[in-house]
Amino acid sequence: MSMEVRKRKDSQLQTKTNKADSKDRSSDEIKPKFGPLPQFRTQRVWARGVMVLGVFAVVYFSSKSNKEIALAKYKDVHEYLAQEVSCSASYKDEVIKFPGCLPKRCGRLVSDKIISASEATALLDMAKRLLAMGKPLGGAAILDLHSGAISYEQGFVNMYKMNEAASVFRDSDFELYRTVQTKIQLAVANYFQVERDILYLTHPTFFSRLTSSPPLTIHDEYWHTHVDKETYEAFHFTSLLYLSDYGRDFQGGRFVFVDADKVNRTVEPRTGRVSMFTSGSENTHFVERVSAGTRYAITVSFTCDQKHAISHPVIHDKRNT
Ligand SMILES: O=C(O)CCC(=O)C(=O)O
Ligand SMILES: [Fe+2]
Repeated sequence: MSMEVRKRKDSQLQTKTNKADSKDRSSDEIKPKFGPLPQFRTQRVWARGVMVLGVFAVVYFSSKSNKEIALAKYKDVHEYLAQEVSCSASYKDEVIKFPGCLPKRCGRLVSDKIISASEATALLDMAKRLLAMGKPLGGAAILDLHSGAISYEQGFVNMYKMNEAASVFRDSDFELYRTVQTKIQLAVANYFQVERDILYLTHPTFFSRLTSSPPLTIHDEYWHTHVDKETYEAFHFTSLLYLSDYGRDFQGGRFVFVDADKVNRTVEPRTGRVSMFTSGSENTHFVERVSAGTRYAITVSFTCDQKHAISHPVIHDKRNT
């Protein structure tokens, strides 16, 4: 090869190598997709500040939400699960107006042994049969055997005035309802140590059926935290009889006591389970929204105020009203 040819080749090789080098260098440089990144000198300080704020936010919000404890789980069968809570001052001020009404204790009692399994099954059958006469728009339907009110479209109608009433009701429904209410009344008198004769059934005492359908009227919003004595003026003692099972027949729908010690204590409904409590602010509570299935229950309420007493419903009276 002549000197001239070698020089040309060398220079060609050099040019190629230079090209390759510049290509490599450009691929090493990271080009930000959206232009140059801002360079804060205080970037680290900012990052730390944001982290500290995040930790504060987590601590703040978790300290605001109550801790949760299961008072009565679905799977456990309780004969007598009691929890005493100090009576609120306003509750005491209210009940002392009625001789013999001040309970020995305030608080709650859950028992799976007051109502028999066959009574609960028969009541559930009755609840399903009678509530089928209603036409609720949202997820909550009620049926009050005392007044005859049943959820119907935007409000309520008197079911005793409905054409199908005579064929739907059975005499045994009223006997069963009375027997069960009397058993609950005795249990309330026993646990709270008040005379049975001064515990009157009061309004509203009703069957309820809850589903996950979206609320359409104010009556559908059963999940708000409340005090029964404030919602229903005449209440002194509240009791609930559950007719279906949490986690099997429905999801959600647990009963929750919101306590002053920042603990939410839950009662999981179970067929035949009775939960009773003093109706003052010592027993502030709510019912969780039902997320699936159907939840049946009966609310049986008592007052010591005779002027708010209601009598046991009797089928023959009701058909004539
Ligand atoms: O159904 C329940 O578990 C409770 C309902 C309730 O809180 C009420 O009727 O005041
Ligand atoms: Fe309530």
